Amino acid sequence: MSREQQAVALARKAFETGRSKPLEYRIYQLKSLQRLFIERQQDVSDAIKKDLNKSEVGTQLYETLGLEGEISLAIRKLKDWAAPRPVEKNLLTISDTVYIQPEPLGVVLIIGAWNYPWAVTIQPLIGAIAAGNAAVVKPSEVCVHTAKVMEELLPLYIDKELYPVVTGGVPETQELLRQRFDHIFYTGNSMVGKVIMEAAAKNLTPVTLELGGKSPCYIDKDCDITVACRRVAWGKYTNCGQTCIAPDYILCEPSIQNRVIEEVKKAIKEFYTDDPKTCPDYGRIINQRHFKRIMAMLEDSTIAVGGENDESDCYIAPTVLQDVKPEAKVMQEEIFGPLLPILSIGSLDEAIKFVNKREKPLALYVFSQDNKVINKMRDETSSGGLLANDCLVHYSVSSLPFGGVGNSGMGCYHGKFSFDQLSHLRACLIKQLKMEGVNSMRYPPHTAKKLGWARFFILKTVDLGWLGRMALLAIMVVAVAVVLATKRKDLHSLPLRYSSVSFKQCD
Ligand SMILES: NC(=O)c1ccc[n+]([C@@H]2O[C@H](COP(=O)([O-])OP(=O)(O)OC[C@H]3O[C@@H](n4cnc5c(N)ncnc54)[C@H](O)[C@@H]3O)[C@@H](O)[C@H]2O)c1
Ligand SMILES: CC(C)=CCC/C(C)=C/CC/C(C)=C/C=O
Repeated sequence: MSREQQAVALARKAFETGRSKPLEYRIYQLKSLQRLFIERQQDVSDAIKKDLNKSEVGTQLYETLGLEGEISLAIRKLKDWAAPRPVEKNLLTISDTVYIQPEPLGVVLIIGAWNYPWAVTIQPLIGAIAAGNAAVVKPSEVCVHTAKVMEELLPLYIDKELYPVVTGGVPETQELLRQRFDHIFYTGNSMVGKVIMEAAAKNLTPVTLELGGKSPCYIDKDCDITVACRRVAWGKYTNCGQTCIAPDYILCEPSIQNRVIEEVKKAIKEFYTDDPKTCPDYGRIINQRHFKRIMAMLEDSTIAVGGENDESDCYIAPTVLQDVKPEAKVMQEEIFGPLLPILSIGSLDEAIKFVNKREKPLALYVFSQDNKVINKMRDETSSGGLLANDCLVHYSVSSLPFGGVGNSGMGCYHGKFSFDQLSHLRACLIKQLKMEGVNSMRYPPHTAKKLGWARFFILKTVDLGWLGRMALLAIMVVAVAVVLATKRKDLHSLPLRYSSVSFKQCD
């Protein structure tokens, strides 16, 4: 048995004991995970510093703070999330108990990416634990130090059989993918996303794919360009551009291009000093392969700001590219580095066309003072998320679903969405063995009259007040009487249980 097979088998066996299901146990595990981020913050930060040159404060701000928030939320809300969810009923089921019961899926495989190695690996794990699953955690091998620390620390805090960590690269991940899971949660690039989905299809395993792509940023000429550019510069150069939702490129009218360049330049200086290379808040490209990939994108574009680089240190300065053509190298794939191309666009309509001609992005940014511009961009495009007048921060709102659409991914998570994504929402209808007369309308022999009653009972969903419900009760009694009369059943034993459910008009 391979190490990967063993981990999956162990997780499955632990899941089958049922111990991941009681809410107390889930909360206990979440609290232990919470402790990891309090007690071992230094180990977490030190490893990320070595992997990505992230500062200690940066690691807390962009990775662990969000995780702490998500854990606290899950602990606070778990009872509500896991409770049966009563649903609206039609007349036919008015006396039944109808609800959704979330239940664990089983064993989840979580495959993390390297750019925010804790955030994108542990956040799905929080959802998996909260939803009562077992989970095999596969951190990205690209963050060598972080993967090691995760492998060491997680078993010290949470149930190591239910939530084993498997480290390794492509062969190890592929071996994992040959195992059977009940859900696969993958974060990474779209090409590998397809590999994951293909492997999952063999067992009809559902997948969540948190992918990337080019997230456009439209800057309207009628907006506060200074503020817009500060926010865009923050969104772009945080983690050296290696953020899934970083604004990939700017679309703006030619008349404001020079101001945009000047304001981004000012923001770079303000955030990272005159020498970003020595600034503790400016990161590094993850490795030389990515360094070369990003540098190659510069070949056919004009540098307006930055461009300095040092391969031995994986350093690329915050860079702005001007008058970039749609055919330029930098526009052919997600940049995932600190290059900010500016493309001239004639109008908002043209910007919308530009966005719509390409794959659906993970995030779409629009900067404008005018709500009409924002609403038009929202209504005439599609993307995982839409953010007006800021960058990245939608990621930190637990009540918003985070995820892509089309090429940028499928499924979503954060907060309750993580819980739901990793639960089966089981449809439950609990009927009594009474009131058999009402069912006559659906039993053969079928007649037009019975169909008429069925239409009424199934389609009539009106929002009734108290009086309406009384009237409805009366109608039901009459209906039952009529149906029973044709089927000569005894009416006296009918206990019409009354439910206070509300109805919506649907016909
Ligand atoms: N939507 C999101 O939340 C989100 C978050 C972070 C990153 N991303 C996207 O991820 C991409 C960057 O990550 P990456 O893909 O370079 O990360 P990566 O290289 O760390 O790969 C991600 C995971 O896939 C595994 N993997 C790689 N190649 C594989 C293969 N051939 N078969 C099976 N498994 C394989 C790796 O072991 C790793 O665990 C960017 O496109 C970025 O936008 C998306
Ligand atoms: C600190 C605030 C307000 C927001 C955090 C924004 C941020 C940089 C999120 C990172 C998101 C993430 C894990 C992206 C994946 O690539």
